[in-house]
Amino acid sequence: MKKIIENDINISASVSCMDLCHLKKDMEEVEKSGVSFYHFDVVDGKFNRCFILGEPTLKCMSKETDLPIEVHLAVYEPEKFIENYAKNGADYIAVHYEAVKNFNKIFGMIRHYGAEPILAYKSTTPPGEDFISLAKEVPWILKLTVNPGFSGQKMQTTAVKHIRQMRKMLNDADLKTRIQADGNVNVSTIPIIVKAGADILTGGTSGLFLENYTVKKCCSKMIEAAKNAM
Ligand SMILES: O=C(CO)[C@@H](O)[C@H](O)COP(=O)(O)O
Repeated sequence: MKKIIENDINISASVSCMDLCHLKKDMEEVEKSGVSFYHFDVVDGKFNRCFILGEPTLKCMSKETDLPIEVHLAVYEPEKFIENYAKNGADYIAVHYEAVKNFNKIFGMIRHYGAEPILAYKSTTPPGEDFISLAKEVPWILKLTVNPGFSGQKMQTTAVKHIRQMRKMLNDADLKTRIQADGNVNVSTIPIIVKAGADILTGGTSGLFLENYTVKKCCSKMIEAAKNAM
């Protein structure tokens, strides 16, 4: 599996926000921009009322890139999806706190198929009592800051509050687990979420893929805004 190169701040690119008619061309731009990995959204139509990306696209992308790919399974019953996504190129597989009953089993399954597990929380879900024990199992927590599956939403203040709580709980437990913020991440919202404790930032339509700007320019602006807030 491909691993991310860890920096103080890492930027990931949300694939669903790329130009899917010219994906290869957009990938070339992403790969010279400073982005550390791809964020690949999979929704089952029940977790939220949409379907976005699937295995054939992942398979094509993984053959064409040296960057790691995080597959975000915004699905119920993730056990039905893990094997296929891992075999088609997922390096990291994020499963939802709201959808997993047995974390040992699901994290074990992800590792068995050669990927690394990530724990995801919806924007409305606070960290529970098991947060620290689960955070020890993963390199980062994926915290949605909008509802899953749709671009162009406004960041939810509750989600920012949860990031702050998570970072405090991690600090109190002396854990360096990272926190990824996903949804409406841009130069205006970055100071707030970085101060709250996020250090992996997923760029989409509002932050990374902006008309009239290169991905490289947007990525540098995101990193600069984050560093100024640290
Ligand atoms: O698709 C989603 C939301 O689930 C994200 O992966 C993107 O990050 C959205 O980016 P913005 O359009 O909110 O900037």
